[in-house]
Amino acid sequence: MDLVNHLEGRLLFAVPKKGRLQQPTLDLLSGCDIQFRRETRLDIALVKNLPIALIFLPAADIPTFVGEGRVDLGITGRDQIAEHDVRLPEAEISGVEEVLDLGFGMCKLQVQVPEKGSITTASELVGKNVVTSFTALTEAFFSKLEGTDGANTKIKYVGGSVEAACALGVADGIVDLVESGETMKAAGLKAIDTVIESTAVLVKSRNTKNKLVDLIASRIRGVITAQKYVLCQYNVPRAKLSTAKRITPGKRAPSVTALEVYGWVAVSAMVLKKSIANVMDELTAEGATDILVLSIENSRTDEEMPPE
Ligand SMILES: Nc1ncnc2c1ncn2[C@@H]1O[C@H](COP(=O)(O)OP(=O)(O)OP(=O)(O)O)[C@@H](O)[C@H]1O
Ligand SMILES: O=P(O)(O)OC[C@H]1O[C@H](OP(=O)(O)OP(=O)(O)O)[C@H](O)[C@@H]1O
Ligand SMILES: [Mg+2]
Repeated sequence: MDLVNHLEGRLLFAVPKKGRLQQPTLDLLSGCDIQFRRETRLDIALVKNLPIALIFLPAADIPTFVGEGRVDLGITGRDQIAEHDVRLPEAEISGVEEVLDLGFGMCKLQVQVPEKGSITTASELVGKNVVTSFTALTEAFFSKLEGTDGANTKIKYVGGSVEAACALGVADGIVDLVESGETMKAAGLKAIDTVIESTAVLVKSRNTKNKLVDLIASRIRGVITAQKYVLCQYNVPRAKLSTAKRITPGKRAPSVTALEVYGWVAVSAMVLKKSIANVMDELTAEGATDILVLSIENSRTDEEMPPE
C-alpha cells in the first residue's frame, strides 16, 4: 500500500522514531486510544480509529516539520524546539507553538568539562573547542557570556556520544543532556553551567486549522492528569471535615456525602500521587478511617489543576 496517497484529509502527527522520548510517547498514544500498526521500516502509520497519520521522525527534526507546517502536531523535547527557534531570524515568529508540557523526558542541557581539569566556569571555555549536538543554543549561550566574545568559541557538531569528545581530545568542553548524570560521571566529566532545562512537549503548527488538534490535546491532557493524580476516599467525623478539606482540597472541592452512621461523612478527592503518603498520614492523624487510594485510569478535567 502506498501510504503517502492515504494521507489526504488526515491530521499529521510527528512522533519520535527512536531515543528516550519514543516509548513514553507510544504509551501516551495508547492511553489516548490512538490505534495504529507500524509496518517494519515504515515511518508513516495510519491510525485505525481516527483520521490521523503518525509520522515517525528523529526528535531533532520534528520542530522543522511542525514549524514549516508540514505536520500539524508533534511530540519532542523543549530543548529541540529551543534549538530550532534560536536559529530563526530575529523578527520571525516561530511556526512551532507549545500546547502541553508532557512531564516526561526531563533533562538539562549542560556545559560539561573534565572533572580533573582546570576549567571551572563556562567563561573559561570561551575561545576553546566545544562539541555538542545543540550548536545553535551553544553558540547563543557563549555569545551571551558577559564581557567575553563567545563568537570566538569553536563549536562543533556531533550527533551522539558527545561525552566521548573530551576523552578523545576533540573538545575542551561539551554541551550535552544530563538526566541522572551517570553518562557524564562515567565519562569523567562534571557540569559547570546549564543552558536550558527540558521536558517533552506537545507542539502544534501555528497555522494548522485541523479541528482534531484540540481533541488530541484534550485526550493527552486527560491521560497526563490521570497519571499524576490518584483518587483518595475516606470517612471522617463531620467535626473534622473542615480540616480534612484543607488536607484534600480536591480540584474544585472534594465530594462529601453523608454516611449512614451519625456524625460521619465520606470524602472523595483527587490528590497528587507524589504527596499521597503524606496526605494519608495527615488524614489518619485527624481521625479519618477507611482511607482508600484508587488509581485514575483516564480523566477529562478543566485545565487548571490542584496546586502541586
Ligand atoms: N537522558 C535523557 N533523559 C531524559 N530525556 C532525554 C535524555 N536524553 C535525551 N532526552 C530527550 O530526548 C530528546 C531526544 O534525544 P535522544 O538522544 O533520546 O534522541 P535521538 O538522539 O534521536 O536518539 P538516539 O540517541 O537513540 O540516537 C532530547 O532532545 C531530550 O529532550
Ligand atoms: O544523565 P544520563 O541519565 O546518563 O543521560 C544522559 C545521556 O542520555 C542521552 O544520551 P543517549 O542515551 O541518547 O545516547 P547518545 O549519546 O548516543 O545520543 C544524552 O545525550 C546523554 O548522553
Ligand atoms: Mg541521543
